[in-house]
Amino acid sequence: MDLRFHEYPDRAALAEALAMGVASVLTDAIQARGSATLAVSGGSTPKLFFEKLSHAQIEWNRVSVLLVDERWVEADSPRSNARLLREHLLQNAAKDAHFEPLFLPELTAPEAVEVLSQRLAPLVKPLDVAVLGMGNDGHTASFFPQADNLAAALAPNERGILAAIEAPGAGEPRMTLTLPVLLSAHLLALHIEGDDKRETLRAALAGGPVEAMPVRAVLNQSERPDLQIFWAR
Ligand SMILES: O=C1O[C@H](COP(=O)(O)O)[C@@H](O)[C@H](O)[C@H]1O
Repeated sequence: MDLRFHEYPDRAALAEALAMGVASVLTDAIQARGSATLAVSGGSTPKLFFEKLSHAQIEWNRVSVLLVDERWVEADSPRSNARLLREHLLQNAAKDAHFEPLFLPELTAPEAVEVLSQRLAPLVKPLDVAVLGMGNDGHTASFFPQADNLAAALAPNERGILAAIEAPGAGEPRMTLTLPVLLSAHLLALHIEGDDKRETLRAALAGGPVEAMPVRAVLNQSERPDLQIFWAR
């Protein structure tokens, strides 16, 4: 498997390199099509990357920003991935980007799948960039071990854009882009930091059921041997 592993001396160097790579793909997409779509993860890892990317001198008013996944919490909750984006990415030059949230306060996650899918349909397939994260339980996006709806979210021929997810380790209900949408990205990156995440990656690559470590659904794709892994201690 030709996974491309990029190791950096520190997290700032990683953030800079990833931001430059993402900005370059977005610029190419804007030149080719007049617009670009970027899907990014939440959690704690991407803050520095977001801050670097927010200063990139690109035509942000032509960029749609999506979340790879969202926690079903109010937009001002400290658990909200949208809040993380608003505070760390949609600032500086990137404040002109168009953000399409994955949360509707008046609906439950399963109720919102249809309406959010309609909103996202013009923006995905293909994505220009998808930056994934990974938890030490082996989840990526909101593909969690023991998730109720995992099979539908991962189904290779599933035409759905979104899946509502509940899982014991997820904390709250979730909304996630499906695997086929993520695999459509021109640049598909996995951003992980720390020795613990590297160990989790090793365990995932060593083989075993996807249900136990759903990140394997991304790592084991013969379709995407060009997955770029960004790591720093
Ligand atoms: O819950 C989530 O966790 C993962 C990993 O987050 P991190 O805090 O370990 O960086 C993240 O990729 C995902 O988007 C998020 O919803």
